Amino acid sequence: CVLKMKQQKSSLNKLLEHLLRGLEKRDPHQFFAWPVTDDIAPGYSKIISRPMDFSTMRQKIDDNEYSTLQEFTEDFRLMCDNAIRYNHVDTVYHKAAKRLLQVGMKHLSPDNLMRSLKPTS
Ligand SMILES: COc1ccc(OC)c(-c2cc(C(C)=O)n3cccnc23)c1
Repeated sequence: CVLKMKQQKSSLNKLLEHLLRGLEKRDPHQFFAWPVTDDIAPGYSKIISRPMDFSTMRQKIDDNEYSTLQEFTEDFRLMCDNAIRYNHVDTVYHKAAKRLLQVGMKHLSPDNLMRSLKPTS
């Protein structure tokens, strides 16, 4: 029923909020905190057709737009891939995106997920 659906969504949202906070900690310079603008990245909107950043992911959690962890993970990967594609390999942004993607996919992997859900004994 709808109420059950709402409850299930809210427990998914709690999990996604927790995961998002963990991922944001790995972006100390906040390069991924906000949408990239054409002012700071010339031609960005012409090159990157599907922009993504942590603030947009947080908004999507609040608007109940994620039905599964998979959809959340896809947005995280999209955000990193955008930076890997737009920025040349020798830039801080390309390097930060590669590192963030590596660390992030480890965090979001099933066995790590179970570890973060289980209370530490
Ligand atoms: C130097 O300080 C900031 C502050 C915020 C940024 O994006 C939200 C960025 C930034 C973030 C990015 C990305 C993620 O591609 N970027 C690309 C080119 C130039 N600047 C950026 C840099």
